[in-house]
Order: sequence, then structure tokens, then C-alpha cells
Amino acid sequence: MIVERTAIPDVLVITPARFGDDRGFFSESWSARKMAEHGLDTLFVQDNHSFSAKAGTVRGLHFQSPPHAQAKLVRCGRGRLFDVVVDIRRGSPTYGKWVGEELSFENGKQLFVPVGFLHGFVTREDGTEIVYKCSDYYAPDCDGAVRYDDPDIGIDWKLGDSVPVLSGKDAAAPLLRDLQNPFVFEGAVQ
Ligand SMILES: Cc1cn([C@H]2C[C@H](O)[C@@H](COP(=O)(O)OP(=O)(O)O[C@H]3O[C@@H](C)C(=O)[C@@H](O)[C@H]3O)O2)c(=O)[nH]c1=O
Repeated sequence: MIVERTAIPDVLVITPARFGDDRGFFSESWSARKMAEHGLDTLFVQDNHSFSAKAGTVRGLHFQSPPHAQAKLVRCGRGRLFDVVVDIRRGSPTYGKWVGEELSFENGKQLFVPVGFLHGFVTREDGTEIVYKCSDYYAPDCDGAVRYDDPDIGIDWKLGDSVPVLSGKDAAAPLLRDLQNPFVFEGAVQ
């Protein structure tokens, strides 16, 4: 398992080993013991799986507020997507900054998203599946969103001229500057 820091040091790219043979490959997609060896002791309690029929589908930018804030470990089960996180921990040295990583079935990469970050992605292929572990259960009353195209964040989704497929909730999401932001920086995660 390779663990790499991104430009936001709390956000990690994790690439589990793949053991290939004539049949294909085998991979431990998550191991609490191996994560602990890298100082990651997040307790995950829910796995999510979503399917997006069309390339250019954007889901995000989402978060859950305390007391049900979620860290996430994200991977692509089928197809290809660009996964994005935004640091919204007030007082963080990287507040308002975003990082993105291409996750695909081929590259097997995973993104670790700490608590206090917005999360979203755009699919790059039709029929893309995302699978992710969450450190708290779904809590609709704590569900929140920020506009994927918030100009203060300035994410380069590489959509070109195409109009993304969006949910009604995401199309109506507020800007970060208008959010009642519940997150405060409490020091680095690791
Ligand atoms: C997120 C979630 C949704 N749902 C339900 C609510 C709703 O009826 C339906 C679709 O929900 P959404 O439109 O919020 O799904 P989606 O837009 O895919 O939301 C997800 O986006 C990505 C980027 C994340 O990071 C996730 O945490 C989550 O917010 O599924 C659950 O039952 N459990 C869950 O954990």
C-alpha cells in the first residue's frame, strides 16, 4: 500500500497493492491494520456506492455537519472520475483550497477525505461507479452542500463547454461565503 500526501497534507492518496495473475488481480481495498501502520485510525461505519449513467455528472460539493461529520475513503469501482475535496476548516492554513485526483478502476487509487472538507466528483466516463467508506452514518438533518462552481473556490472540473448533470439539490446549493460553516481547524489530522 502506497500512501502519499497531497498539496493539502491531511488529504491522502492511498494505492493498495494489486496482485495480478492470469485471472486478473486481487487487492485488499481496505485494511484497518495497514491503515493503522500509516497512522490512520478512522473508524468507518457505512459504505456507500453510487452509479452515474453519464460522463459529466457532478455530485457535490457535500458535507455532513457535527455531530455527524464524516471522514471518507473514496475509490472508483468502475469507469473513471475526478474526485475533489475542499478544506473548509476555519483557521486552517489551507482554508478554501481544493485538491483533485483522478480515481479509476484502472489506477485503483483511493482518496482519504478528513472531517472538515467538502467532497464532490465529476464522472469522466458513462456508467461510472464510486464506492466510499464513511466514519459516521447518514444524517439528513446534518446534510449540507456548496455550489460545485463557487468562484471563490475555483475548481477546474475540466468540463469544457459541456453542462454537467446535477441534482436539484446541488443546482440550488449556496456559495461557501454564505454557508453557516460548522468546521474549525483543530490541528493537522495526522
Ligand atoms: C448520502 C446518502 C443519501 N441517501 C439517500 C438520500 C437520497 O434519497 C438519495 C440520494 O442522495 P444524494 O442526492 O445526497 O446523493 P449524492 O449526491 O450521491 O450524495 C453523495 O455525494 C458525494 C459527493 C458524497 O460525498 C456523499 O457524502 C453524498 O453526499 O440517497 C441515503 O439514504 N444515505 C446516504 O448516506
